[in-house]
Amino acid sequence: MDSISLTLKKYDVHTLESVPCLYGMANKEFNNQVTSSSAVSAHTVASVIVAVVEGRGLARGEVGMASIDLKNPEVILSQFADSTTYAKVVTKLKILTPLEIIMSNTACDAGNTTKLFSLIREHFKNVTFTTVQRKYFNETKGLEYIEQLCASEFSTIFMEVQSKYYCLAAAAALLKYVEFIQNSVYAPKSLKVRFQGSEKTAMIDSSSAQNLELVINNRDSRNGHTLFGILNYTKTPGGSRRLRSNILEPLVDAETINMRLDCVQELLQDEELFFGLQAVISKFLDTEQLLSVLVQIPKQDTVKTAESKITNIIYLKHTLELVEPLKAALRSCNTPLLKAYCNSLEDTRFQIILEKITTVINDDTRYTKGCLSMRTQKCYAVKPNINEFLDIARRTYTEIVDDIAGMITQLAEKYNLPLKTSFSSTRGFFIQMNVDCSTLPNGQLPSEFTKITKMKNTYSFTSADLIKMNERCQESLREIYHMTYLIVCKLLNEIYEHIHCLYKLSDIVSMLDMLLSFAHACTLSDYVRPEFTDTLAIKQGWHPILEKIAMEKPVSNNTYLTEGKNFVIITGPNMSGKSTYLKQIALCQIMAQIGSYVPAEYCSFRIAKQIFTRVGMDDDIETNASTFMKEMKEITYIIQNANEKSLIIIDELGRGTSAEEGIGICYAACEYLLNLKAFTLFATHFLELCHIDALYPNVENYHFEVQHMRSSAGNKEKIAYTYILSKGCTEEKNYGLKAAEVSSLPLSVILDAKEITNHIAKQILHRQQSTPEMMKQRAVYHLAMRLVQTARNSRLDPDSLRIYLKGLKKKYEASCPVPRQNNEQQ
Ligand SMILES: Nc1ncnc2c1ncn2[C@@H]1O[C@H](COP(=O)(O)OP(=O)(O)OP(=O)(O)O)[C@@H](O)[C@H]1O
Repeated sequence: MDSISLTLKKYDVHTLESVPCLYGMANKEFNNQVTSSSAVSAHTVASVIVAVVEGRGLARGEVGMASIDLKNPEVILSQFADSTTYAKVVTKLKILTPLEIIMSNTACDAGNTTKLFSLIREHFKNVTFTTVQRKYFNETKGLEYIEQLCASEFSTIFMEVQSKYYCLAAAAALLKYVEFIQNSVYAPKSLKVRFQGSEKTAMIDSSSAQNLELVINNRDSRNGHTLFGILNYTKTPGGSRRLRSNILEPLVDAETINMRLDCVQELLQDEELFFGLQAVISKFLDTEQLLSVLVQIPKQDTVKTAESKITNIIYLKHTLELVEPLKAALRSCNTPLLKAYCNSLEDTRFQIILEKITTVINDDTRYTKGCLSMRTQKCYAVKPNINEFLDIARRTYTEIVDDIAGMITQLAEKYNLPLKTSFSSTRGFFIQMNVDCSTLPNGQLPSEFTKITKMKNTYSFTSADLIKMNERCQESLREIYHMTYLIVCKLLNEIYEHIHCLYKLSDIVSMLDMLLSFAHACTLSDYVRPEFTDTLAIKQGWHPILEKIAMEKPVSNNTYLTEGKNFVIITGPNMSGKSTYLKQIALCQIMAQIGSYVPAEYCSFRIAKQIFTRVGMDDDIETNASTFMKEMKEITYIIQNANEKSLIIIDELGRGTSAEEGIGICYAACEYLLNLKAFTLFATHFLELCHIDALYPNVENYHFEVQHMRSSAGNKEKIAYTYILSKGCTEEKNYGLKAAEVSSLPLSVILDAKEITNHIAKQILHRQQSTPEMMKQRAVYHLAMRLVQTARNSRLDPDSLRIYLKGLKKKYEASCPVPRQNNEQQ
């Protein structure tokens, strides 16, 4: 691949040592019966390579993507038309968390970069970027590649992608590149290829995913205070990867979600099924990773690749031996999905492969803890009498190992020291002694011992003879691995044609792992099964992450949005719980749409096709955007993309600019969104917005209640937060100052602030009352408000009331664009 501008780095999936995340992870999982945190880290190590290409000329904006996970032999293709902000590309890439992105060199020709190229670079600063010549983005080659490599059971993909030139072009560049850097080729008909349209999943843009802390906590990337963290009780890396991708792209098909929920319900009701399944699932290794190595044929044979293939065959045997126990655990289940999984496991290919393996591999060969015992397993994996030279080499190896043990025993007797034989993958065999050196003659070890290291009271060392014996041991091991490898390769050739049933198995295992994880989360907190209707109704819902952080159940609240009341304005003092409540609703919606139970007493959701949020007000230093510009970008994105199937969460829009302009922006944004049938929750400090309910019958006002208490000294008033949501707009005034009082702001600054606030308020009041124009405007406004009240009381027909009020509003706006001082208007 001559013209690839290479920074050649090899993501070695053939070797065990160089990529600890690949096999090391799996080993650890297996050995330690896997903790959820280890499963988390399984996906945090990036291993996805993505090729991106954009159409040219009239097709600009049409983007094709192809990705492959080095730990999972699945090629995902997608093609879509994107907006000028390329929000879809960025979101998709953020979900994939790539290790490397490949683009055409024409995207950055002679310093002229395309907008897509610049944007991707800007968003993915820590990701390796590689440009390849445009000719490698060749759709014909892409189709050829897919025809050649796609496993027959996924061949319906041809129908889907035949005319999707950009994703095919991206696939061509991707597969050529991956084979090149991996120094291997994919076995024919070995890959799973999938087209991922956006219609089957809900869209959550990357900044919403961040705002909601779905998989990354904004403050601390290590802790589990994310939605992923609270739901992740998975036992396998595949399960944890599946959970993560589901959270970022929830389902939109109620039938599929309900099928998952049926499973969770059955797991919760049948303890035996739950524990039985969990016990089997936790024994699985990273099946996708296993497949990934199995389908790659190294271009060069090295000791490492040989060793890796032997390990793989042991893993494969182990995995297939778990199929029967898994079937047995599922046999008694009743829900359609679990039954379907059980039937899928009836696939005869599992047995065929296992039988073929056991003709060559010893029955008692299995993965064991510790590198020496695993080395022994690999050494004796192949049955005796298959290759007599192998048998001889193994005898030699055993003799050397025995000699080493004997030599160390002799040394122990000679020096009268408690010497032990130890082994590590880096040192080979070495000697260890657990004794304080000061008790030795002269306080020193005998001069025969070299390379001495000390850890607490444990000495590790070797000797010249031991080094030589280690070399002999290595030599015979190399021979053994080489001969075993040849036998294993022959075996693999025989089983390749059946290997695709492993795709099915890895799918089943990861799905069961995720469903078990949901059930596990339910047992720790009182979640409830969601329903799917046209209404968003949550009875006594609470924030699932806050529950985990606070270690006690947060105050719960109700939520109710329907087509006729689809816009909720939430007000309340600082710290009263607005942001928490908004995020809680979005999190509950996502939990429901991935098939999880939800933290509430009862809940019903309208399936959301997109979830948008505008939360927080941090400057984005990376992209050099000010608070205000960031707000504007986010709200523009929502306005451009929201529709009647969206859930929109907006928290404190317009805080990045002056109050008047902020109110103006909020008002205009609300009016725009009010014309959509989306479910919108809008938290604000601009109390002027509360009056919008007079003009739009679909608006409902809610506020967070606070209580006022006198301090023990009796001279200071304190706010007590109830976190209880009630109907109507907040009555609280100057709560910013009250919040400042409880902060550590110096008293003198607070007193100054109070004085200045009073002064400004008086000035505004004076100005408003003094000019005739202002007095007129105020009179019109008061009249409007009174009319609204009268109309409401007399139960006028809502439509004619609305038309009448709109006219009135226009009149009012013409004379006074924005009501200035809320307190006055009230
Ligand atoms: N329902 C609840 N139950 C218990 N504690 C809560 C609840 N809601 C919020 N809190 C606590 O109150 C704190 C402040 O809440 P939150 O940030 O949601 O307030 P806010 O009204 O959005 O404030 P601001 O207007 O200043 O942004 C949270 O960090 C949380 O610890």
